[in-house]
Amino acid sequence: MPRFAANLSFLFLDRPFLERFAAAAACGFKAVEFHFPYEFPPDEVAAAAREAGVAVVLFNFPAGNWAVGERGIACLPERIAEFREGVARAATWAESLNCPRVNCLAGLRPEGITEAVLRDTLVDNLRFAADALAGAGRQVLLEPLNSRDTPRFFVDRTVPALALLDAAGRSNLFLQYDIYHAQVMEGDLALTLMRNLPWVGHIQLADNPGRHEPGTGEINFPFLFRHLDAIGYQGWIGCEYAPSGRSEDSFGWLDALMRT
Ligand SMILES: O=C(O)[C@@H](O)C(=O)CO
Ligand SMILES: [Mg+2]
Repeated sequence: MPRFAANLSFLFLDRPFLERFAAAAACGFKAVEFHFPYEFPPDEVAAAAREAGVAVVLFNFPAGNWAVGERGIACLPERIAEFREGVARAATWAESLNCPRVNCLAGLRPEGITEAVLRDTLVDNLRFAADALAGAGRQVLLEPLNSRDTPRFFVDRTVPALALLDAAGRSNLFLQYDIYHAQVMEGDLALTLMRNLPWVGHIQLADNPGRHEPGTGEINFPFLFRHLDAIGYQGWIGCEYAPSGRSEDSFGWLDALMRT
């Protein structure tokens, strides 16, 4: 049976961020993940998780100005210093939260910079981040995002992401496999997961179309969960979906899974 974490950047949005930890615990979650904790002091975020009795299993490195459409800066040569300052910030929060992994978002492909420069910048930044977090035993993840929802995103498929991770050459670098993005871009979910399991550091889920909870779209999640057990996936699965109604009412798929 996979282990599921509530994504607090998608779920329980009807309450302030620091109250979402308790909301997730009240729905039975033992772990949470989120995009960016940086607007809150690390000790306040840690206290919210501790008081709710949930582990923090993932968050993202700072990813530029999200409000204006930036989706990561790791491939941008003119933002290397900013990315690396962000790695240090993330390391501080990861220490306070005892979080074992941090996700890197590559960024949007700008005009006028060659693929080779973007690629080399990202590989160097991945290597830097991995080295920065290795001492604490933490993983750095690279997540492909689908380029239908995020046009020009630099890493939108599994195979190129794995090539970048391999080029960076660090044992604490892993793939963040988001089932929703993978379904949009390439499908073939079960075989891709089986063939690349050693690279998979974290999984996230949402159904397609709509990015809602399992059971609202085309993906056969009961089969996928059995498949993940069969191939020996031991990590977490982040519930990173926009609930079709209230968050609390969106876990019927999980209740059904627990009854099998
Ligand atoms: O899939 C996503 O959108 C998230 O995992 C993320 O971190 C970027 O928004
Ligand atoms: Mg994701």
